[in-house]
Amino acid sequence: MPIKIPDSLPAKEVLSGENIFVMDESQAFHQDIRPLRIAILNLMPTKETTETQLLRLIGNSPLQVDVILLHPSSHTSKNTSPEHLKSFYKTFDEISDRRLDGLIVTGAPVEQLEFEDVNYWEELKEIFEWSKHNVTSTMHICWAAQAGLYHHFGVRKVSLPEKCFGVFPHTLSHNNFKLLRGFDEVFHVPHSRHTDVSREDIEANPDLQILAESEEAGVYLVSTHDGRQIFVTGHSEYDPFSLKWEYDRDIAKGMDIALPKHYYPKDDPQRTPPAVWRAHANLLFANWLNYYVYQETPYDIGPII
Ligand SMILES: CC(=O)SCCNC(=O)CCNC(=O)[C@H](O)C(C)(C)COP(=O)(O)OP(=O)(O)OC[C@H]1O[C@@H](n2cnc3c(N)ncnc32)[C@H](O)[C@@H]1OP(=O)(O)O
Ligand SMILES: N[C@@H](CCO)C(=O)O
Repeated sequence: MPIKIPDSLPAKEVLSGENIFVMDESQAFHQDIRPLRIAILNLMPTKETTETQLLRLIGNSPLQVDVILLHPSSHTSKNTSPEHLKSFYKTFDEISDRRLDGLIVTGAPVEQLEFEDVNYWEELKEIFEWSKHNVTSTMHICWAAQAGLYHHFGVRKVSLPEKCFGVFPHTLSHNNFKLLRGFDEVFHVPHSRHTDVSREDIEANPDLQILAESEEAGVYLVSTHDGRQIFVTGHSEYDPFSLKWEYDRDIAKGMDIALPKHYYPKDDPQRTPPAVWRAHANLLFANWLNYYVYQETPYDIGPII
């Protein structure tokens, strides 16, 4: 939340120069408060796990948030029961006449397919188009970041010689962007994907800017200049044991998979991996909710869902 201080207090200039959010009294006086309306389009097969991970991060905020869970109607889920979807989820056609303050589109284990071979691709394209005019800010995670960058900006998805798998150090590529407020100069994020986004295509596009990256894992955070579309190529929302679970699963399947990098102490899979990305994950979501959703969204966004 912003700090409200008198315009003439010397600290105001110092803090503003440090990219700290300071609100003047007249702006604060005019702020109306209502619950935010955030939808999560959950494309993960492990829907219940992902719900919990994202809600944990969205919930760590002083703002009241009404959460709407969405699943693609054009895909029949193998791993999530119809009862769960019926009880807790809506589909896009049920909400498309409403507006949202924020939308999160999750990852999906389909990055080795062509976008056009993903069976909900047409529906996702429709949602992406709709989000441009009906959502204040959309955060795209992992495969959704690849899909969103491709759909909106023609950025190519590229195959990696080996899976990008582990917890990698990242640094900031931008000094003065609100999404990065309070970030450490080096922070860690899990990645787990077989493909990457083309840095060349992003750099060639004047509408996009790279905000953070990793020497080993590549581009991590990308945004449009107004922050209405944010692309996150890693999984800051992952639990401490998500990578272990994926690794054990693949070993059990007999796959030739390398250990997740920088994860197990001394690379020993018998030892407990420490979660070193929680603070970053909480700050990323808090900054997104505050600066790109709450501070930007209009007070009146129409009838409740
Ligand atoms: C790059 C990223 O975004 S990473 C994020 C994705 N990571 C994860 O989902 C990790 C957890 N997932 C898993 O471990 C596995 O997908 C499992 C264990 C749940 C299932 O694996 P398998 O049994 O080998 O594959 P299965 O045939 O069930 O398909 C898995 C999923 O792939 C997706 N999928 C596969 N083919 C298609 C397709 N043509 N179109 C759309 N989705 C597809 C679906 O989401 C499907 O699960 P769902 O129907 O429950 O949504
Ligand atoms: N995170 C995924 C890889 C991307 O599909 C997994 O290992 O299940």
